[in-house]
Amino acid sequence: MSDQQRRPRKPAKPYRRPQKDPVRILAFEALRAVDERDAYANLVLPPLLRKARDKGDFDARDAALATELVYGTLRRQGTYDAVIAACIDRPLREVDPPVLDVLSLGAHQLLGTRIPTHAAVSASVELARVVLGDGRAKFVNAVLRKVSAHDLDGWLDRVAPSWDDDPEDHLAVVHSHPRWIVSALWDSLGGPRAGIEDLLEADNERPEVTLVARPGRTTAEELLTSAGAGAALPGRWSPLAVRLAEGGEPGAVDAVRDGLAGVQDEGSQLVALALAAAPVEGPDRRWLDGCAGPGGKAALLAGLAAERGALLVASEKQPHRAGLVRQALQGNPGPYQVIAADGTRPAWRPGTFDRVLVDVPCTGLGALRRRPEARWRRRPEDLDGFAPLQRALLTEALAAVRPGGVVGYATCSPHLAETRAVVDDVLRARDDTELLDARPYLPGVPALGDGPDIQLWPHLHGTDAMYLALIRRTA
Ligand SMILES: C[S@@+](CC[C@H](N)C(=O)[O-])C[C@H]1O[C@@H](n2cnc3c(N)ncnc32)[C@H](O)[C@@H]1O
Repeated sequence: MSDQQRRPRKPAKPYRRPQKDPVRILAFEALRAVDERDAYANLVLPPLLRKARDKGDFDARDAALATELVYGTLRRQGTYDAVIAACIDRPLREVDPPVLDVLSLGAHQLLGTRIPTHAAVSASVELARVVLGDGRAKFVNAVLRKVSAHDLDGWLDRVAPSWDDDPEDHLAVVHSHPRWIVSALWDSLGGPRAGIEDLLEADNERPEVTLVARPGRTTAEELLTSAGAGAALPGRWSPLAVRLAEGGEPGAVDAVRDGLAGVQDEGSQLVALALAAAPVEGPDRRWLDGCAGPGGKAALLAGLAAERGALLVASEKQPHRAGLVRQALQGNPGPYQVIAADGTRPAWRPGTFDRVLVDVPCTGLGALRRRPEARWRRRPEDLDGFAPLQRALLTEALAAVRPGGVVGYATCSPHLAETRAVVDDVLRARDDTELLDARPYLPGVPALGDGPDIQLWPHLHGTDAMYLALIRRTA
């Protein structure tokens, strides 16, 4: 008998059931839904959180942590992919997506939160045991131990291309944006390194929740009172805005529940306010919102129109979204109509309106703060899909307004191909329009550039990156 045969066997470790952590399991389920079903995190999370709360083992702190884990992991996916790729010996695309989700969640806890290292690794391994099985949990353990060897800055020094070699690649990895988006945002923003870095970082922050006091239904002062002492602040730029304090729930504000106020980014409020403030020559009785769904700007415009005795027609191509517009406008103090119509085949006679807003479908690159997964889904080719529609909608808006009236062309994207290029192309082909300087109609708002159009920015204004051009029909 050899020594080895005689040596007593090490007793096998007794099997221990994996610990089920409802927060991490929920975060994993949300990430799987985003990946597998192309779901939107902001739509998938609320029902999962509600279900968990209804089961009774989930409190507000758990919900906040689950939300942070999902949003943070999705936003920082580009950085975490680069880190994880440096910790494994095969291409990232060969890692099964559910395994990658557990690794990314672990990387976020290690590099993007204050969760202590041992807790982040062990919680991720336990999650892996529950959702992937013991075999793959060992792989997760090995990879996350490597990830835990450095903090975020240490990893960025190792995995991000140097600024001198390739500034855009550097920014893409450090600030977790696809390179083509870095490039497009920088083209539009212009300026030196500090500006684009601030913008990309602002895209990675959670935006404040902003409410709008709908004119004729309530005021910002009443809304502040309705939100409760200490729970809200006045807006920065819009006289109708109220900002909820961290963690504030719009559904808990009576005025929102009763439809007197709505949730609306200040950038969107400024667009509607500027269009309403631009002078028209002659009567000011008929207003059109040609791309109205789901109705945020239409509800604000309808209230402003009512103050002047004007009528708003809110038109939206998708019937179900026209239904949302109807809900948003219900209770408006003045007259309005909601119709389901294609803005490129107008349901109205040319020259019918005094003011027209076309807030056209776009890539949404100005709202990356709100849609954490959007930056990874969008493709440069999407721009080609929107381009003809954006031009057609602006062309029809200019046909819908009478000479002397004003059109507002708006996008929730700062991409030049969706903003200036569209306006320039459409206006170049005609001699009956003039671009108005939009800046005076956003009083008190700084850093609006050289005009005549305006571009808002998350890092400069705390708003989505809304674009607005105001165009007058001269003949
Ligand atoms: C950026 S959203 C408008 C957001 C809206 N102004 C708000 O503040 O709530 C663009 C809208 O245009 C609609 N749309 C797309 N194609 C259209 C068309 N041909 N005619 C009219 N609306 C269209 C989309 O369904 C979408 O609801």
